Amino acid sequence: EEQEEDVLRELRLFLRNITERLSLDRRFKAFTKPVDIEEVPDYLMVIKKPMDLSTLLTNIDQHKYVTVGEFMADADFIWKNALEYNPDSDPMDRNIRHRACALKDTVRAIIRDELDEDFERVCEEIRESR
Ligand SMILES: CC(=O)c1csc(NC(=O)C2C[NH2+]C2)n1
Repeated sequence: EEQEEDVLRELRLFLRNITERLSLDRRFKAFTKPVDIEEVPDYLMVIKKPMDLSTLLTNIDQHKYVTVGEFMADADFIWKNALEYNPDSDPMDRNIRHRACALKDTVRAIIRDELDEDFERVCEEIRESR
């Protein structure tokens, strides 16, 4: 009903705000757009579910997420994929793994600091009712 749509509208505003703040952080530049398969042809052989910050924004606008937990599951693919695709000890790999870990910690810190648990519980009730 209307109250539920008000909750989901507020969820989308919260998720867009987080995603836009991450996209502005220079540490996360490598995560802002899908990996260019022409530049990195073997990427899709290694990574089964590519994800990036611009795709998160598109998903938000397409009403894909009804809870913060669903959003976090997709956001986690961004850093998990980077750790998987960049396992070596060479400086490039280590640098992107460092940024991937910073992304993971930053998402969790924002949500711990800014998400009201009661709001997420209301979102989960809406999800279960659908
Ligand atoms: C987004 C992401 O994880 C990514 C983009 S390029 C890259 N890795 C490299 O270009 C090479 C350094 N060792 C492979 N990883």
